[in-house]
Parts: sequence; C-alpha cells; structure tokens
Amino acid sequence: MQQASQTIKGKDRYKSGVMEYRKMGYWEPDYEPKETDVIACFRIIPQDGVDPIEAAAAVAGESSTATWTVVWTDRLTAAEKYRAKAYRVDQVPNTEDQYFAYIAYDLDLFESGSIANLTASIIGNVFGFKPLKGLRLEDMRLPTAYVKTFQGPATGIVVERERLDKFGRPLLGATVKPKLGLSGRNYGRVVYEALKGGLDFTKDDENINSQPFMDWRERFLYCMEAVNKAQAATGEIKGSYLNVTAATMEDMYERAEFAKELGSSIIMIDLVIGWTAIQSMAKWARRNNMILHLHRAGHSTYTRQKTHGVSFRVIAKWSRLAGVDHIHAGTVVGKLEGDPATTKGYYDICRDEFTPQKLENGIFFDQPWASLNKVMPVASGGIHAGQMHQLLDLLGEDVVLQFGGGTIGHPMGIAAGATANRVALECMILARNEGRDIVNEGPDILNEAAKSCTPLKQALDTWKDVTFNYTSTDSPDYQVTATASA
Ligand SMILES: O=C(COP(=O)(O)O)[C@H](O)[C@H](O)COP(=O)(O)O
Ligand SMILES: [Mg+2]
Repeated sequence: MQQASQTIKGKDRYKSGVMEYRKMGYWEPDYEPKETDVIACFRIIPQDGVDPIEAAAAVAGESSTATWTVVWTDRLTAAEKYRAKAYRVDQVPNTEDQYFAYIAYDLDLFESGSIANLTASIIGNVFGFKPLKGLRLEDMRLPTAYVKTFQGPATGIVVERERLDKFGRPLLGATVKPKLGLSGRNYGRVVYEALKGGLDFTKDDENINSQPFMDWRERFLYCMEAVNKAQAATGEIKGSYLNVTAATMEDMYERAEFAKELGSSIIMIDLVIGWTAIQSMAKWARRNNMILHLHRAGHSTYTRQKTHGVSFRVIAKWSRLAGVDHIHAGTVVGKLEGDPATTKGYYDICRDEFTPQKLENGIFFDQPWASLNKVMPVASGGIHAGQMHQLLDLLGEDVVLQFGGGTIGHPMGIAAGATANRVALECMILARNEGRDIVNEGPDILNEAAKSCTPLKQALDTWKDVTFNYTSTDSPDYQVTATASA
C-alpha cells in the first residue's frame, strides 16, 4: 500500500491547530531505515472510515514525539530526526481491515539498556488511541548498536550446561504440584523424589511465594535439603528453581541472597514483576553466578489474541536483552497455546546467534544478537513421556522439558514419574544419535524401552490418549516465505 509523502514543509507545518499525522511528517514512504534505527512492525486495525496510512502515521506519532495538535516547541528540537516514521503499510493476508505498519525510530529516542524506557514509547499511550480498533506489536528489529547496551542473559546456555555438567540432551524438570497448599516438609519430599528419580531440576510454580501454609524460607530450606540429598544419592548435579518473586525489590534481593547462601545454582522470577525488576534481578544473577529462570506468568493476557496486544516473540526478544537465562516458550503439543510455526520463531529468538527474517515463523526482521548469551527455552504445560519424540523433534536439544503433572501424577509415584521421563528421553536421544527416524518410529522406540522399564510402561499406558487438539489463536499470517522485507 503506497501513498506519496504528504508532509507539509516550511512554516505552514507549524501553524497552530490540528493536522493529520501524515502531514506532520510521520508518514515517509521514501524513508530508508538506518542500520541504527529501531524498527517496529504493528498490526493496525483502524476504526471504520480511518485511512490505514493515517492510522500508521498516528501510531508513529503517538509512540514517539507527537501530540494531538501542532506544538511550536517542536522547532526547538531536531524534530525531523526525532519523529518516528511510518514507511510502509501492507494489508495483512486474508483480512479485510488489518494492516502491518512498519515504523522506524531513531536510536536517540531511547535510553541505553532500559526495557522500561523502550516500552514506554513503543507500547505506551498509543495502545489506547481511539482511532484504532486494535493494535498489536508483532515484531521489532533491535539494531546491534542498541542490543550492545544490554547485559543479556546472566549465565547463558553454554555456561549453564558446564555448571550442571550435562550435555547432548534436553534438561528435564518438573513443576511441584499442587501449585499451592503443601507444607515445606511435604514440598521438599516432592523435590527429592523427582530429582532422585532422574530429573535435573524441579521448580516452584509461578504463584508460590510466601503464603500462610509455607513461608518462603521453609520452602528454600526444604528444597535445598532435597537437592543436596538427591545429588548425594545420584552423583549428578541437581537444582530447584527457587521463586524469589515478591512485593518489593528489597524482598526479592533478600530471598535471592538466602538462595545463594544455601548453595542454590538457580533462582526464579515471574514476568509479572515488570521489566525493571527483571533487569535488576538479571544484574544480581550475573554478579552472583546464578542462573535466572523466568516464568512468563501473565503473558497470555496480551500475547494470545492477534487483534490487540504484543506478540510473545517481542516479549522473548526483550527478555533476552533484559538478561534472563530461561524463559517459558511453549510446548506445541501440551495444554497451552502454541502453534508449531509460531513457537519455532520464539525458540529461534532465544537460541540463535543471528535470527534471520522468516515470515512463515512470524519473524518479520533479521535480528542480530551481537554476542549476547543465549536463553534456554523451557517447554512446560501439560506434557508427558509419550510425547518425547515430538518434543525432541520440534524443540531440539537446548531446552528444558518440564513435566509437572506428567511426573507427579504418575501412578507409581513421583520418583517413578521422573524415571519414566528420563528413560523416555535417553532412549530417544540414543535413537536420534543412531540416525533413526524418531518422528515416525517414536512410539515404537518408547514401547521398546518400556519393556525393561515399568515406570515408563505405566506412564505410556496412563497418558497415551492425552492430547490437546484445539485451533491455535496465534498462527503466522504468511504461510510461505513472502517477498516482503523490511
Ligand atoms: O505449571 C506449569 C505447568 O504444569 P504441568 O506440567 O503440570 O502442566 C506452568 O506454569 C506452565 O508451564 C506455564 O505455561 P507456559 O510454560 O506456556 O508459560
Ligand atoms: Mg505453573
């Protein structure tokens, strides 16, 4: 969709009154983004009768320098440079009223190393702008110059594996269940059983902090006792993500310090604590040699519907900049939202050294990572041992596979549930390394291994028919590599 520049030049540009955004300089179809520009792709759904180009210009304006009327004080600034520029608008395939608007922002609009500052512009007031029915931030191109101002993951995949001494296979974890209500002592028993049975990690759930039934100190003490006992029993390094999420930064630091004092290798935070708190904890984790796990609690309130909000691929990018080591990124086959093609895009963002544009995976831009560490994606939510071949095929090797119900709900108990998952993983890795076609032979490979592993046999029998086959709400709009480029 093209419309020539309508920017008013000279002194008429600064006449008092209301002027269309495209006339104020926020629509510049000839603009060529600079290497150092931040670029955003928004899905715009204009109100009836609103011209899509004007809507795109308004988004550029409201997310950068503009207000609703002309202000003469623009002339006291380098306004042409600071104005964000909508430079391209495409109709979204298979829609009548939706448009992808590409907007370029000068790097000087943003404070170095601050997600809070970036987001206050890009997803600030503009999301409430009345002429739009809906607005979704689909993707961003963060230039190398800007990426370099962030710390990135505190530890990274390579060093995490070295510290854990685990290579060549996904890591295995489990979320302690029930989510709420266990006492510290019983909680510790779940952790011990799961780790002794063969998992590498257990984890606190997103909503367990410090409630009347279990103080956070109780939890940390019993978890670390379980970790130490399981390490002694198995000779392997184990961990339990201790959730330090709390009401204030002071509380979170206190909890993190205690986790460190007890010898934990990993702590956990929830996305709901906010970007500044996440960045603070990432810096703390870097200083204290701690792995930092991020649970994306809350994201679905704004990532899941395509008509308004922020795509999770953008949340994944911001999280990598902010400095977390783990991020929940979806399972495809489990109980929670996750289209395979879209989810692949999230995993690439976490693990690539350079993420190329791939419209079929929802990736709109080439994204350099400028040597920032890689984030370990975490697959969690309604998965079980019988899906091991699919998980390995879809998600690859650098991933934590987390089975909460799929460990603790095992008919023979928690340790048996853990063993089932470990044996399923190891037999699948062996088969893959032997060159077998694990996607098609996967069920046979598992059944074969189950002949000499009763826990695996029972896991397969218990959960064999469990699938969550529902239509995804967030599949890519371009099904094949299109010619569009930023
Ligand atoms: O407690 C669980 C999963 O438990 P279970 O394994 O018993 O289903 C996590 O909170 C979800 O993984 C969150 O979802 P996501 O990972 O998609 O953010
Ligand atoms: Mg949970």
